[in-house]
Formats: sequence, C-alpha cells, structure tokens
Amino acid sequence: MTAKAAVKPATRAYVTFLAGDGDYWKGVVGLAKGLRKVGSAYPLVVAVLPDVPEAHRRILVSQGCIVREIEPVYPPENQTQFAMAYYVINYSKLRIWEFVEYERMVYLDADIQVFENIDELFELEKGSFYAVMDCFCEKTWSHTPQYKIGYCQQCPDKVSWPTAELGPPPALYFNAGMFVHEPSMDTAKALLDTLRVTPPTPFAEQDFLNMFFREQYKPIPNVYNLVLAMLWRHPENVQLEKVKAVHYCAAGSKPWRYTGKEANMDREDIKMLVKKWWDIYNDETLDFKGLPALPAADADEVEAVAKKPIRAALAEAGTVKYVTAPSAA
Ligand SMILES: O=c1ccn([C@@H]2O[C@H](COP(=O)(O)OP(=O)(O)O)[C@@H](O)[C@H]2O)c(=O)[nH]1
Ligand SMILES: OC[C@H]1O[C@H](O[C@@H]2[C@@H](O)[C@H](O)[C@@H](O)[C@H](O)[C@@H]2O)[C@H](O)[C@@H](O)[C@H]1O
Ligand SMILES: [Mn+2]
Repeated sequence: MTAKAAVKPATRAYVTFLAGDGDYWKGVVGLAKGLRKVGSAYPLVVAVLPDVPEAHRRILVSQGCIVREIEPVYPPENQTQFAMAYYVINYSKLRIWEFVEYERMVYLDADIQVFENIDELFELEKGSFYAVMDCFCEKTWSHTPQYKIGYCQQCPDKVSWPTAELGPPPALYFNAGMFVHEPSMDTAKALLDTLRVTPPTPFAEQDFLNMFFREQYKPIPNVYNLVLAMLWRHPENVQLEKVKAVHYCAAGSKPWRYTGKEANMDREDIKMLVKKWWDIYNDETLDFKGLPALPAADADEVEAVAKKPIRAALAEAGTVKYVTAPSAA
C-alpha cells in the first residue's frame, strides 16, 4: 500500500529567477529571508538557468529555497539586437508557466524585497494577470513616443495623450518584476509559440508579457512593487510607509552592488531602503533552520489527521517515507 499524503502537496509558491554566475544569488537570499521575516505561508522556488553554479544553488537550498533548473528561452534567431542586450536572458522567465505542480505563483525579481506580508495576492480572483503599473519617465524609455511627449500612465492628466496625432493611448503597461500567475502547460506552450513569431523589443520579456496578457491584465496597487523611480518621478503616488515590496530596479540601486554614485542614489529614502535590505540580508535570526514550510493544507484535513489515533493513522498511511531535508543553514 503506498503512503497516503497526509498533507496536500504544495499548490502555491513564490518564484524568482536566477541567471549567470554573478552576484544576483545575494538578491535571492535577501528575498528568501525577507519572505521568512514577514511570515509568508508559501515556499520560494528559484528557477535557475544551467549557468548558475552549484555553489550558488547550495546556498539557496541552505536558505530553504526550492531550486528548479530551467531550459533557457531565446527570442527569435539573430533578432536579439532589438532587445537591450542585458534583458535578453529575461525571456527565460517564461519557463515558470511550466511549474504546473503549483496552481498559483507570485513571481518576484531577485532585486525585490518584501517588507510586509503579501500572501493575500494568492487569493486574488483567478483568470486575470495581476501586476503593478510601470513608469515611462526614466531614460530607459527614451525610445518610446510616450517618453518623447512626456506622457506617463502614472499621471495621465499631466500631459494628455494626443489621440488625434498618435491614435489611442498605450494600453496599461505593467512592470514585470512582480506578477501573479497561474502555471499551465497550455499557457506555457502559447507563450513560447507566440514568442517564436514575435521580434524582440527593448524591454524583452516585459514587453512580450504586456502584449500577451493585454486583455487579462489588471493593475494592482503600487505598494506591491515600488519601482524606485516613482520616488522622484511620481512622489505624489508613493506613501513609503505603506509600501509592501520594493523593486531595486533603478540604475545603481541593487543593494548588494550599491555605491551611492549614480543619479538619485544619494537620496535619503534610497539610502534608507538599501539599509533596510542589508538589515534583512545580514540578520542571522532569519537564516533557514529546517524543512521548508509545509504548504498551508486546509485546516479540517489537518484537523482530521490530528484527531485520528496515531496507530490507526500510521496503519492507514502505510509505510512512512522519510525525505532527507536540505542541509540546515
Ligand atoms: O545577471 C542577472 C540579471 C538578471 N537576473 C534575474 O533577472 C531579473 C531581472 O533583471 P533585473 O532585475 O536586473 O532587471 P530590472 O528589474 O533592474 O530591469 C533579476 O531580478 C534576476 O532575478 C539574474 O538572475 N542575473
Ligand atoms: O527584461 C526587461 C526588464 O524590464 C523591467 O525593468 C525595467 C522596466 O521596469 C523599466 O520600466 C524601468 O525604467 C527600468 O528601470 C527597469 O529596469 C523589469 O523590472 C525586469 O524584471 C525585466 O522584465
Ligand atoms: Mn528587477
């Protein structure tokens, strides 16, 4: 008789993406510890490209992460020059739709830190694609018409969109550093089939995901993904004390590489946010101490198992399987 799972298999998880043998693994460790600090009920899965060294993978496992190797995704042949070179590797993020052992995942870039519990995102109504709206005001957007006329979706009334000359305003556009998604092989196949016939664009997979989920996209409040540039581009849209997750995506803001020399990096709020990141990264009480948190099974199932006399439960469960836990930190 095979062992009957006493607890429901993991159906929800946070997921991040790690590529290369550089120092982004520090971002993943910070994120794992930040999620632990806010008491997240779900594990952190890390989708790693083959070029992530064993040593970095071990560090992530020792911090309680579930490491999953993925096959890289490349945009159409010899057209990658249209995407900013640095972003081409991000097309591989699309593999997380293949993680179908999870019915719902919250994706977070490794340069995001969570300062308040955001587990509520897993309860959002199914069937839509949830993410935070981006900002078009940074120089990284200088190739777009909206940048050229000073239009931004964060303040659509400041510079109104010239519909007569440029047609309808751009559809609402999200930052792909954080989003809520439902893994499915059908969606994964549709994404990759569509990518094969979609020439790359400057923001690579972020542009692609905005095009693909254009009809399903539903904006969620900026507190779930504070794109740092909002602090100087749209301070009227930011209440720092209410922010739940910070996205260190502005040039020079990656905490593990921070020098304070780039534009805006000497701001007091930036210095405070970088320190907050390091306080978590260096906090040894947040290091992983045991088995990854079991998934939140439904209470009555756990209640029923708990009530059953142990002998009857063991007999019913059959042989008890022992899973070797990853080495504790
Ligand atoms: O060398 C790299 C570059 C990027 N990433 C991953 O890809 C994500 C997107 O890149 P990044 O956050 O640097 O882009 P930004 O949000 O700053 O535009 C990162 O957060 C990491 O999860 C990585 O693992 N290694
Ligand atoms: O591959 C494209 C990337 O596009 C996004 O980064 C950009 C974008 O947000 C711009 O709007 C900002 O101006 C810029 O600073 C920032 O780096 C995502 O954060 C990242 O995960 C990834 O998808
Ligand atoms: Mn990022």
